[in-house]
Amino acid sequence: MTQVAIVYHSGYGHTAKVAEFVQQGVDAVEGVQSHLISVNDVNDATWDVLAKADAIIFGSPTYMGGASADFKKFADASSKVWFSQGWKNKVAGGFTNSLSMSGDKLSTLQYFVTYAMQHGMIWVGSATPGAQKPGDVAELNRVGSWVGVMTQSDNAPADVTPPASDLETAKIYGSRVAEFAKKLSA
Ligand SMILES: Cc1cc2nc3c(=O)[nH]c(=O)nc-3n(C[C@H](O)[C@H](O)[C@H](O)COP(=O)(O)O)c2cc1C
Repeated sequence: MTQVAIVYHSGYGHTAKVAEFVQQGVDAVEGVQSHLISVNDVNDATWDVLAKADAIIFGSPTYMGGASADFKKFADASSKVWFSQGWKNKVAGGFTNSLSMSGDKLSTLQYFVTYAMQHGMIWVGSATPGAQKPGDVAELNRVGSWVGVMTQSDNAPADVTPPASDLETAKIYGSRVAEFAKKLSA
């Protein structure tokens, strides 16, 4: 069975919610097993899950124009894996959530791409068409991101934001990454 891990950080629950929808998308692909891992729960067992994964999807809120310190701590810890190129040729993807529509989320996704390339991974972007009326909260990919998934949450609890359209965009992306992982691991 193809294995897809989603490893994320979330300080206040919004990115965690997006991660859950990415997982739903992964789970929608037959023959694929998902693993949802918070960077705050990483231990020997989760490093082992990551070692065996066919794909790893990275998620972080955008804090101060980049990935959060907690995510970066995880990334730096993965340098042990880098020494043996343990993630080489795994499929990679990423998502980020923040308060502003832009909020410099692209910096976070571009960091994920660089991070994945350092590990010799194969990056999969989002293929969801951009919103035709970006002001319409119901449209998929309303933030307009193709490098990976960008979602936007208001300054409100995670049970009401980000909106359903962003969560669906994340779910579609989870399926897309899982499909690639499945093809490559066949
Ligand atoms: C330390 C910190 C820095 C932030 N920096 C940004 C930023 O650069 N751009 C932005 O749009 N929002 C920024 N925000 C808002 C968060 O991205 C937003 O609250 C997001 O929902 C947090 O996700 P989380 O609930 O998964 O932690 C920042 C929030 C914090 C706490």
